[in-house]
Amino acid sequence: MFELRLVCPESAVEPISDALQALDALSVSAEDADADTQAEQALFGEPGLPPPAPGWSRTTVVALFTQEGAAREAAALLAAQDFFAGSLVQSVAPVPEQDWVRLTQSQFDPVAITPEFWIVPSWHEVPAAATRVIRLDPGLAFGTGTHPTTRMCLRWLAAHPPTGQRVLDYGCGSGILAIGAALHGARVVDAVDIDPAAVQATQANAAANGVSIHSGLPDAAHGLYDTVLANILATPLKVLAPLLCAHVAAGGALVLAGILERQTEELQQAYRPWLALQVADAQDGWVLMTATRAR
Ligand SMILES: C[S@@+](CC[C@H](N)C(=O)[O-])C[C@H]1O[C@@H](n2cnc3c(N)ncnc32)[C@H](O)[C@@H]1O
Repeated sequence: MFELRLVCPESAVEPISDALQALDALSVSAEDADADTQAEQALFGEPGLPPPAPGWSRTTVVALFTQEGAAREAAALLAAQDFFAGSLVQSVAPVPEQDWVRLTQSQFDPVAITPEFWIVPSWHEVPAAATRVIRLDPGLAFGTGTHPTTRMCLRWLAAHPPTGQRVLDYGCGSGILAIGAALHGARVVDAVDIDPAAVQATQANAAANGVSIHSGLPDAAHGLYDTVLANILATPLKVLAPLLCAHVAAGGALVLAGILERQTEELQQAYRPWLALQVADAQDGWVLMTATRAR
């Protein structure tokens, strides 16, 4: 594993991060370069990098690559871009495998959804209070339970256990919601995603949790479901409105996440021809919206 480290003005973080992802970085993270005195001292006087002007904060961007050549190529390509002006590549260096594993693991602690319902990475002991546990390790697919949108969906499932139900997880990522539904007694769980890697991750994670889930590409969703969960983003959720609503059985529930507070009304409007969405939960600027189909 190789780490490309650069420092840039805050305004360049987004285009640089987007470019690094397009250049196949495994991960991209950003931190305030001037929050750390050592970093400040190390950078001071470095050629090519002006000292920060008042009110102009610098950011350290760190990208991980599997190959050194890819990291160096990304550095060279970035340096040729207009948006890279005022930025500086600091280093391309190997990351010791041990440290990388520890670093990744240290970022994923057990997450409590309710006092009894937890998400616990495989390298952690299960907390004594946990009686219902999803074992999940960070992988390529989204959904480790650390994001508020995922947590709100799981909280909703714990409060409305789908015992004996047919459940659809639309946009399953790691399969975390599908597994949560199965652990809360769902009879049938279908989990679909446009990303084949997510479909595979869901299969593997379901097996690791000892639950049965049918995962596939979106056309694997068929018929009516008592609960339809979709944690995607507002724009695809609006496009998917007729399709998702068509899958909700009489008396069934639609549960949507990935919606920012300010997008509440546009979602209500998009779903109004079929179902009346209401805000059911909110966390860190995100909302959970739900609707029930009349019997
Ligand atoms: C934010 S992740 C949610 C993952 C997981 N369900 C959770 O709650 O943590 C959204 C997932 O939806 C998938 N997705 C995005 N657009 C989609 C679409 N039009 N149809 C199906 N899946 C989609 C993405 O590939 C991604 O895995």
